[in-house]
Amino acid sequence: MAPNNDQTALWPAPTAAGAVDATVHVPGSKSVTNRALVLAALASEPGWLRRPLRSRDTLLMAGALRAMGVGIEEGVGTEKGSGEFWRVIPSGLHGPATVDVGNAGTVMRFLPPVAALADGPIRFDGDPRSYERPLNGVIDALRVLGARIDDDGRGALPLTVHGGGALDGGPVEIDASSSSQFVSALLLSGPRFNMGVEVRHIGSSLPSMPHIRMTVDMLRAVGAQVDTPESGGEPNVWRVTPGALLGRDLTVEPDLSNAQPFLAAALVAGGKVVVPDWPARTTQPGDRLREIFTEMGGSCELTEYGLEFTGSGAIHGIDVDLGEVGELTPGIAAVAALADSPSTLRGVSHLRLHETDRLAALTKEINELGGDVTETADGLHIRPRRLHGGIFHTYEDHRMATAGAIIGLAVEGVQIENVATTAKTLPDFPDLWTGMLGSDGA
Ligand SMILES: O=C(O)C1=C[C@@H](OP(=O)(O)O)[C@@H](O)[C@H](O)C1
Ligand SMILES: C=C(OP(=O)(O)O)C(=O)O
Repeated sequence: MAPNNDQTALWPAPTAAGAVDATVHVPGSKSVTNRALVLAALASEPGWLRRPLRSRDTLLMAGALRAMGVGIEEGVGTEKGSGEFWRVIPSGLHGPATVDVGNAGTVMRFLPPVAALADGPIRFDGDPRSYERPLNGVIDALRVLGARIDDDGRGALPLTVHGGGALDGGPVEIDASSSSQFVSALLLSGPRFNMGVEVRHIGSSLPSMPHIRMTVDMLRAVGAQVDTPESGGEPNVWRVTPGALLGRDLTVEPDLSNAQPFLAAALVAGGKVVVPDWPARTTQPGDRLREIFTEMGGSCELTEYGLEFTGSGAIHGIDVDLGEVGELTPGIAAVAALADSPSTLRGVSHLRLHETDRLAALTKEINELGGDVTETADGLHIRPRRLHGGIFHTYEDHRMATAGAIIGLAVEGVQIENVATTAKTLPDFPDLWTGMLGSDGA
């Protein structure tokens, strides 16, 4: 599936005419949807996903699983508010097949272990950027666990996994300091390996721990037995016992990281944004926004209906380690550029290997609007300055586009290049954004 065609189109980011007052229904979580698809495909009985995210990353995941023989039927619930559902019908996994990963970290990392269980070769390819994103942790580990993989020796895409119908599994050491998705990938397919899997992270730091917790929670919810450091096991070791997985009926939570720009709008413009169905308990990293955006000047109330977030228009700088919640960095940087004091964002050197080098991209784009951002070894220093309009380039990175839109609320004349790149995880972004601001958007 090709990304959008016109990558140079400019979208005039609407400014906020006054305080916002909106309820924004945020579509489902990318991370939950793509884990749920993989687990349902590996189950021993059909399962349901309700309110799945329909975006480039999740459609690529569904397409890849279908190419390997999994049935995924789409429908719309008849009850009011029930929304879309996908019914996943597992089957034997078949090759030969070709998988387009686009630039989806979850697809490029979660599916090679699944492909190792198929009965033939599965070829993986993707966008040019996918060739640069690290995959060595998954490739090397799968080889140790018994898989045959042809790649060009760089530890990256493109590659072919020669599925042998089953995989030995067992213990493996990996360095997952460049992406937590290496750990999640091996755990998700682990119950289907003959000996299960024991993953030991031997690298320096491990980013995005909430996403690993999400993997563990979702595995347990479909009947897998998982031992973790938090459940009394060794530090940095996760163990999954072999066994059949159940087909479940799962309703996908709203994507809290994609709620970020809307909450940020209340911080920047003042006013109130309500996000219905914000879960009371969740492993999503976006839940940390309640604390981070409160420290930056807002206040929030979590009710049974959802999250009500209120801003006064005053924004304060923040000094924060975002290592656990790296995907929130672009949106926090955008808000920080509009604050009344400097910010230091730390613990996110691995963002240089995300959709784009996010530390370089944020520095360049905010500075080109008159800002004062410097890159550090593991993050950003942001000293707010009066910004002016200009083109905000997005590097085919959905979170760069939403970061630019946040700045555009307060700065006249910001034009977002290729806002359609938000389709990676939030295809409705421009409409949701102008809807939040009122029908004419300004
Ligand atoms: O497992 C997941 O769903 C994700 C894990 C994180 O990846 P990294 O650990 O590579 O940052 C996160 O940034 C990404 O958006 C989604
Ligand atoms: C890093 C991200 O995505 P991916 O799943 O492609 O790694 C992200 O969505 O911020």
